[in-house]
Amino acid sequence: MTGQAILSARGLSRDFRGFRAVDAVDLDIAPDSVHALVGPNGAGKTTLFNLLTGFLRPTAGRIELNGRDVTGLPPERVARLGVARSFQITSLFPQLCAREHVELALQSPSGLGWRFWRSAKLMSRYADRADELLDMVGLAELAEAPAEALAYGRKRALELAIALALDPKVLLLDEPTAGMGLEDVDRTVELIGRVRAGRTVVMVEHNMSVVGRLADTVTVLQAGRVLVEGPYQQVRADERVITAYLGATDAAH
Ligand SMILES: Nc1ncnc2c1ncn2[C@@H]1O[C@H](COP(=O)(O)OP(=O)(O)OP(=O)(O)O)[C@@H](O)[C@H]1O
Repeated sequence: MTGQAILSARGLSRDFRGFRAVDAVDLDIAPDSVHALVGPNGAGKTTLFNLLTGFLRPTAGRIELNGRDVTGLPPERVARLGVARSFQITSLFPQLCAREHVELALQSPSGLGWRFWRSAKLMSRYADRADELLDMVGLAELAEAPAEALAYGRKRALELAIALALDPKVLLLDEPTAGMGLEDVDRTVELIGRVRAGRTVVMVEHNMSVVGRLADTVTVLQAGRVLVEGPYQQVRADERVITAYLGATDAAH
């Protein structure tokens, strides 16, 4: 199985002062799939995400990217190998416009850690690609808008454009629709449906409708362990999942 996976984990664990937040997780992410990580609050989803992207070092276990051991590599190395995660809004610069954010991401070899400001001439090299990416995420009209003027959903779209600037093979999205109204949720689902072409998407997502519409495979975590894994329809009908997470009402539909 590991041979077929683009990203895989074996026995992955992470302790926080004796508390095991991620507990011997085995995971295989199939290439070109959308793979959702779900589970109740505190299940270990974010910790697992941080482990897979190098933001946290595992206490035990192994992570492979395309069969290569990447366990313990720092985030910028993992990013350079083709694994990018969407940035959180807090990392946007309020006064820089949308295009400048994407230009900065394009000129940074890892996409992480903003480098010093390059000359305007050099940056303009990236303007065309930046505009393409902004167009892809529906921000073409807002390229000149300062980040602080963007509505919440548009900020999240900008984060996605920044992550896409790396042209990652594996794109990790942390709750891409969190805090969004219905219209933005629909827009984001449509957007993820488009950007998944030619790449693998791993997402932590609480909204089961979003998971159902996008995910090929769903892994349910509970108390740091994999509870169930499979296609959405199968997972949502699983008694263990209903008990742990979905709730009887949702399962009845
Ligand atoms: N830096 C940390 N120090 C101590 N405990 C932590 C740390 N990070 C996470 N934890 C604990 O590990 C467990 C898993 O947390 P994690 O954030 O990974 O869960 P989650 O599934 O992402 O939850 P949520 O859906 O609420 O975001 C929780 O009990 C949390 O309190």
